[in-house]
Amino acid sequence: MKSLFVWGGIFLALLLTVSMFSGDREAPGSQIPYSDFKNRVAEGSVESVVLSEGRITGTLGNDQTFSTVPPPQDPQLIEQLEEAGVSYTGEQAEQMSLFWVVLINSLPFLLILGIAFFALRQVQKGGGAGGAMGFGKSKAKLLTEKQGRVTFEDVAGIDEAREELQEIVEFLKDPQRFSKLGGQIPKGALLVGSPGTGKTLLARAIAGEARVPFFTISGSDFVEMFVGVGASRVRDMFEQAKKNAPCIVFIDEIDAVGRHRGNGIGNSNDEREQTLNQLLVEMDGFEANEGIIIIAATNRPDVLDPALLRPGRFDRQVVVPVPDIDGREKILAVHMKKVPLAPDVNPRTIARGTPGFSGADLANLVNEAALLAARRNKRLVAMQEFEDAKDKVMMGTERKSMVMTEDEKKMTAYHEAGHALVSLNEPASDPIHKATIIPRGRALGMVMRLPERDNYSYHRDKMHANLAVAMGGRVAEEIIFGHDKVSSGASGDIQYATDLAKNMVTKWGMSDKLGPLMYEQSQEGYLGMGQSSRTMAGADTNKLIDAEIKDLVESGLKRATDVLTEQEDKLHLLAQALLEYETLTGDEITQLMENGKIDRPDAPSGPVIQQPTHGSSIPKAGKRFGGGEAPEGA
Ligand SMILES: Nc1ncnc2c1ncn2[C@@H]1O[C@H](COP(=O)(O)OP(=O)(O)OP(=O)(O)O)[C@@H](O)[C@H]1O
Ligand SMILES: [Zn+2]
Repeated sequence: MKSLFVWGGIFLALLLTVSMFSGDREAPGSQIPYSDFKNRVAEGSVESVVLSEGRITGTLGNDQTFSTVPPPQDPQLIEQLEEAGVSYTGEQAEQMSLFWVVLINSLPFLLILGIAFFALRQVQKGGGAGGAMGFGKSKAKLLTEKQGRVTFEDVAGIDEAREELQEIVEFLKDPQRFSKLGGQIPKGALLVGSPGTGKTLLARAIAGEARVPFFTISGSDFVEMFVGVGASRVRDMFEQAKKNAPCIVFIDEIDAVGRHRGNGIGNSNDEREQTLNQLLVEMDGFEANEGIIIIAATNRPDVLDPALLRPGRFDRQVVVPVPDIDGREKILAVHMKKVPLAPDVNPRTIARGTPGFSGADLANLVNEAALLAARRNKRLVAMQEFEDAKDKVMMGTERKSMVMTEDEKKMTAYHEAGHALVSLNEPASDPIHKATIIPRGRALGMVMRLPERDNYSYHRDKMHANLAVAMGGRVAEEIIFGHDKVSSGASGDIQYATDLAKNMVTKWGMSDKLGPLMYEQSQEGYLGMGQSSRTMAGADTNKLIDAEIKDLVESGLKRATDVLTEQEDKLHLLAQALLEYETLTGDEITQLMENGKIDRPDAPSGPVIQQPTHGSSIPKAGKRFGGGEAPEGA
């Protein structure tokens, strides 16, 4: 149970952090309306196009790309393109020959025939264990050292889990000796953790350390439509394991077979229950000193049948956590060994900027960075590549080619500047890592704040700061462009602020009027999944809760408004710098606020930014990580 709390806490922290990361400003695709396209052709801003079935893509004079959907017929198009001097290439669908038409139309039929034939053969071979490739044969894959030996060296940042499993390694190295000494030998261990945290890796490392064979199978491999097949696969798997003992059998996603029995509807469960029963029987059936260790992995221990967790089965549970900042640094180090690094690469900084990343995410990050370096014809992977790869992994690919109008860009710049400036003025806020108006994923821009360390709980002052920062974007839009011009781009900010305020009132006891009571209960809330619903609140209380939530968000709005009206000159300064540079680091923002300009070696001239007329002091301590983005375009 304790682990549930830990996971819940971690999840919550991630939620808070990650939700601030994700930009809210929604972007129009690079898709433009057909009429717009025609206008651009007429005004000569289109350079070249490719015409294909139902779609036209092309580039504009400034290298931006776009696509548009033409109407079924536009007889004037070619003429117009020629007139405007637009180069065009076409892909005309060829007339299909009759042979292909017939073949394609009969494909489904042939497919069904094939499947029926295959199934028949399998049934003839008998569903039980035995016959080569029979349905009942376990699909377990055997990995030996030929596939590469994994050791504890390859597993970083999860030392506690490693230590807990060390004993299993000792046992596998010499089962007899171990049992003579009277050691309590586990039969199975359950690794519990989110996807990508290294559960498979850890299990393989145990096998690698002990130099024993490693069988791997996924829980879903046992699940078949035909009753009895799963059970016979389980039998077969244990037979194989016994022949190869000492060895490790790794069952990934055990929840696919191990779900609580008898809470489903429909008979599709019969098969699963049989499979699970067989697994239980087999686990009871071998002696602990036979040298077989079953390691299973899941991220939903709460749904497992309690029978699986009883002594003599998976009685040992090992939590494999999402790595913290130090863990991330070590995992990065493991994977960075495989690529040539430039001297400027600082794993600590990367670790700081990747809260919530799993081991798999980090491995992916290093890989992406190496790919980027290769694409840029560099011999070494530098910090720049890691930064770009991080942004890519975190937020989807940068879309520089997206067509954003000047107005949208300006709106975005002020929106982001609003978030950033409020963040600077809230002492409890994390430091700004960077602010950008380059669109990525679905966000038009964003302000990222970096916690100095991983946060697993937040204080009230930080929550109030976050509410104000979230409102900063919308407030800035309103101050600069007026009440009627504010955009829908703040919807992500509003959602974030509302959720935060709601949790403060209904879960975290942070409303003085409502007191420290739990008004909201999560159902099946493991890892924060599942819904929550209000409990124990009568109609009056409900009204009060809603009013408190509104008050909290509005107090954030007021704090943001106060800061931004008072420091409007700084808002202009920051927004102009964003328009000029598109991305500013936290240091550059501080510099800008203090000196009114930015020193950038690669900038041709200093930015054309006027000195602020008066300077209000910006607290240097606590800043942080911020929210959102700007207005929705198009
Ligand atoms: N602690 C770690 N140290 C080093 N590398 C790691 C770590 N965790 C994950 N990785 C990297 O991520 C990859 C995927 O991890 P792995 O498959 O073990 O995760 P998992 O927890 O089994 O995920 P899933 O639940 O999705 O199966 C590994 O092959 C490894 O490259
Ligand atoms: Zn925003």
